Amino acid sequence: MAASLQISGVKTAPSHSFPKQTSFHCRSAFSSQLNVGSFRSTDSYRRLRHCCKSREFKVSCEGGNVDVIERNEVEKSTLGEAKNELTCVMKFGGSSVASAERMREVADLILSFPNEKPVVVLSAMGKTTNKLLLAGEKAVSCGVTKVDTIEELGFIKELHHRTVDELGVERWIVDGHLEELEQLLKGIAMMKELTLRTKDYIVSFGECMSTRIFAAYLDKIGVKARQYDAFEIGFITTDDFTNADILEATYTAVAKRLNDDWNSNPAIPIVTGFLGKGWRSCAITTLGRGGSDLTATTIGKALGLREIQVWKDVDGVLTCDPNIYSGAQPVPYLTFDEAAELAYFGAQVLHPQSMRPAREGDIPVRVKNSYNPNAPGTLITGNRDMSKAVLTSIVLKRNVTMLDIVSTRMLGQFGFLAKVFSIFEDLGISVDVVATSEVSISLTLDPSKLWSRELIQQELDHVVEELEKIAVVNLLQHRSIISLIGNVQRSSLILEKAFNVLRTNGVNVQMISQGASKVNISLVVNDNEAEECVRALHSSFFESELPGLDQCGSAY
Ligand SMILES: Nc1ncnc2c1ncn2[C@@H]1O[C@H](COP(=O)(O)OP(=O)(O)O)[C@@H](O)[C@H]1O
Ligand SMILES: N[C@@H](CC(=O)OP(=O)(O)O)C(=O)O
Repeated sequence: MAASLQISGVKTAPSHSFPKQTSFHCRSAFSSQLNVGSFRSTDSYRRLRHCCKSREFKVSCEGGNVDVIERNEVEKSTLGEAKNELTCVMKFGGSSVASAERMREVADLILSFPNEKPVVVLSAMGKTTNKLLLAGEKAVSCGVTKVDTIEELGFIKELHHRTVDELGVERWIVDGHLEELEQLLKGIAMMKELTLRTKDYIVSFGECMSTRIFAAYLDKIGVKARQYDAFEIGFITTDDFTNADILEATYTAVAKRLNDDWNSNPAIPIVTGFLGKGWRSCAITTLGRGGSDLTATTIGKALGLREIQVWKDVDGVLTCDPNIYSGAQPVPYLTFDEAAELAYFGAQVLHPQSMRPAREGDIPVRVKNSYNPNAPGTLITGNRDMSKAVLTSIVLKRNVTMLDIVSTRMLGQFGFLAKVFSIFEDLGISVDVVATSEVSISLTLDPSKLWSRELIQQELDHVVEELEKIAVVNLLQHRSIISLIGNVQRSSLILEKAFNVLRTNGVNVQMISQGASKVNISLVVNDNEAEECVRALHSSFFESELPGLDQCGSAY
């Protein structure tokens, strides 16, 4: 039976583009509502096509009109063509590929989705990145002749050899990299220095080896796979070693390379997470710790894929860090804004920048557990029903430095805030949380963002010295930011409950900021009280049976 479908919100559109922020609600003749969401600009057309494709509809945009046709109406040839496109990204973190057994399970997991044509993104095996960094640090002082005795080097060699042996693939797949790694460590030992650029080069061996092993294993079991080093296929970044940003040119370059290869000779792409190539230096860069999530979302946006899956060792994004409280519960739905805020304010589960490409491409991100694939996980999208949402998750960021800055001038002086922020801009320091009055300002400094390095005492002293030219400054260290991620429209309820808990626990909040964020209220407390506060808040918000406190809401 022919289906007539309507798209509300679209009248006519110029070929392959839609009005800004158009909402599409596709409805079939049988009235089964298909809620595709809202899309922007030219990318949107691809997204709409993908959403409909997965639900057995075809979309075309000819002569300014948008047509949605039920798939059984579509000629077979078009269907075949569409079915062959890459469909989603599946990213597996270090914990998911920590051993040969885990790699086998991950391969089975990928193959358990026969309808997917995934781009696979992998991190380094287990704790390899940490071991590589430690090996580099030890090489600085151990002397060239002692490099082969560095414990971490031995560990890395043994882990990768054991893995290839157990998977039954050839050792030469990793031997070249292991030899080069040892040479590099000898170079570091000779120079007695480890630059940020060299650190990025060292850690790149982890992802370069895990992807080669996995691709070889897939080939061995009869699944065509092709390994890619991200820095060779168009991941162009700034030259901020250890914390590089992805540049715009990446999207077209990566899409062209992966699509061209796929179209000419289909094989599952296995791409190194975390790595890029500096646009000036042409050297290997890294995207900051946990950066493989960002690699995955960048590929998702570049190819306009239907979904980005990030497979972890937890049942999704949880109501708080399970290392602080083991009773943390999975959060079923999040918006990109909530997830970004959560990651920025310290939840290790997602890379802080990783939501940006997904949001820009409007591509859903699913956080899943590779150890428990049947668990529903967390679905992150542009919108969700917030009408019942109160609190979604509690996040802790430790070891934060706070500054209380009081103007030495009188009330009514303009330009005070501008001067304060220009000092931070000049020193390249990023500010997290801010609360202001006309003559005073309290703020926290991001501990990891001073030209990509840790904020060190000497630099803090310099900030204070500069600020003291215009203000009285009080430097407060060993503070923590507790971020309450949720529906800030219900801030009175959240704050009432939170302060009740904190008062009962005798905790004094030193700063509070709701800021411009619509999803986050931040509280600053002493480091040594912070974990207990999180546990108490968790118990009050997520474990008490108050009516009307549906913390999670439902999907849009
Ligand atoms: N709110 C949170 N939700 C889920 N996991 C969290 C949260 N906060 C911290 N974590 C930690 O993040 C870990 C998963 O992130 P990560 O180690 O980067 O995964 P992967 O290496 O598999 O990509 C979990 O094992 C958990 O300990
Ligand atoms: N291996 C890198 C990149 C990464 O994203 O790892 P993971 O996915 O295991 O967090 C790191 O440890 O930072």
